Amino acid sequence: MGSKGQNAWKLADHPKLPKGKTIAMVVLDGWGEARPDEYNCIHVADTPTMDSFKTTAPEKWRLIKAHGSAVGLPSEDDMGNSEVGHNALGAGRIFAQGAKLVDSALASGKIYGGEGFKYIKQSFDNGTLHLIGLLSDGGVHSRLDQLLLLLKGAAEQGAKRIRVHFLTDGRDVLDGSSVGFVETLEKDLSNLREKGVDAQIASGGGRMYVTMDRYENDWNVVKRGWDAQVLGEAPYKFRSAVEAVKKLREEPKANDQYLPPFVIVDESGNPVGPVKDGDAVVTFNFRADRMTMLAKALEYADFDKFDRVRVPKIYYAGMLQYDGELKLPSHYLVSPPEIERTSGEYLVHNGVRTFACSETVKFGHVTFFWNGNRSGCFNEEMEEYVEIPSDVGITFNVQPKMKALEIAEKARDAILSGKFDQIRVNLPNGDMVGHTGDIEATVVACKAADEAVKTIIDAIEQVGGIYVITADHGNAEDMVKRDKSGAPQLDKGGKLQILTSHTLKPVPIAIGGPGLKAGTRFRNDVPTGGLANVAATVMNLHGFIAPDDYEPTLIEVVDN
Ligand SMILES: O=C(O)[C@H](O)COP(=O)(O)O
Ligand SMILES: [Mn+2]
Ligand SMILES: [Mn+2]
Repeated sequence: MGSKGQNAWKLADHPKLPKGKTIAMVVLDGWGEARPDEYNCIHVADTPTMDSFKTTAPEKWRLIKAHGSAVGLPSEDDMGNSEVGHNALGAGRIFAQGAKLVDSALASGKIYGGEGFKYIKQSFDNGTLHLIGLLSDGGVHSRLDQLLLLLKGAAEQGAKRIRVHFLTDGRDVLDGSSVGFVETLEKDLSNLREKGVDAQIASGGGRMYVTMDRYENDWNVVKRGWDAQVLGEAPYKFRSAVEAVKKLREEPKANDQYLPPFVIVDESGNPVGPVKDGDAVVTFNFRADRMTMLAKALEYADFDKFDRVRVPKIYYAGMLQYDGELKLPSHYLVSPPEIERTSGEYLVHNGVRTFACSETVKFGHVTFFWNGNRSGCFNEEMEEYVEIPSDVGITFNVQPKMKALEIAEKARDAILSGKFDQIRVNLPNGDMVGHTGDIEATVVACKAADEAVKTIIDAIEQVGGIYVITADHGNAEDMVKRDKSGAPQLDKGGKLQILTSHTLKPVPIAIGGPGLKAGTRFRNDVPTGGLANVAATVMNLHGFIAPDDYEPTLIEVVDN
């Protein structure tokens, strides 16, 4: 529990809305609203339940913003993502997020005066500085321009030997764009070499196959990265990283997300950058979920998830601290946003019993991100968090229904049990299958998510409850890159450019159910409402008024 006294947590009663209603809070991951054409998988799919919200009760359906400044990102060109989306949904306020905090720490130079940088600097005289992270301008987990500034800054601060271990993207950016990013990085590293810094790329691999697993779905992914980055061992060896990426895209014909791990070797065939005693390591992603596992491997003395073989004594810092509860990692270059007093914490203090569920790949979204990047429950007696194991070792276009049905059934059982006031789930399909770029599979995914929503609202119907259905950002509603006029873009070879990433689109929110008091509807005086307005809305539906500093509620109750 937080350190505030019990009274400070007490929420005022809502003057019109009753307490004690069972509320289903459903987040469809990657479900935005866009033009209805053949590349809009939600439109193409059979989604009668989601469609009915929009068409049958327009005063209980609206769109809300899910990208850019509405979720604390640096610019309106920044698409939304799960971290910032669920942070905003759960916290009810907009916090300057990692991307923005790192931008300002780099711009002001404050990053170099911080505790984290001073810590890694101890390696500069005799050791190597290793930078590990996602190489793209996607702005979801990391940004290339930030890496380049950090490289330059570290050299100015005295780093003499630098090794970069990159993960290729193709998920938050177009597939194939990795080659250009590696070329840009190589140019900057060669500038540093001209200035006398021994700076090189040391290893690489595709983010979904190497290093960037999340929520402990598959430790093999992290192990592959460890072997290449720390031990200097990988199935593929190259003299140049550009060559590595180009060749591996041809044979074994991997895409950017799934490139196999490789190491860069010198003329004698030795890896140029294994991690050794006395070196420093910085994981330069600002986003937590896909760095936490590696952070544990790098930091924990006691570690049994895979055989690390050799555990060098290093100075390790994260770009941010990734987990505030675990204090992981203990050293970091930039302080993370302090997302405190989240709606989940308020609600348990006010007697709301909560059930949260998703499958592994999104489990932390409705728990960890929802609760302000904090592991675990606030109160184990009042909360139950259930994780359904995700399939491992497949791309989700192969199983586009994922665990939607299982999640819906767990939610249904929790609703019918009468043990919970809030049942919160994330349905991953639109997002996880959307990221594969497989349009046909994404259509199947959207249908499965819609069916899951139906199961949940049927249960709400039975108990006289309320549902709130929304999404964290767009993805499945637009699967092609478009030009300014909105027309699909073709690549040089005349092929459609598939969009695997999220979008800038708004997302729907629908409220309803037999427990919704008559006269409850969306206000029309918050036209710019976004994800951060949802927490106050849900607090109202639980019978409370949100704290003053929360973004305003989206609903009002009019007397009939
Ligand atoms: O990590 C990922 O899978 C993508 O980069 C972003 O997707 P998410 O924000 O929906 O998790
Ligand atoms: Mn998401
Ligand atoms: Mn996503």
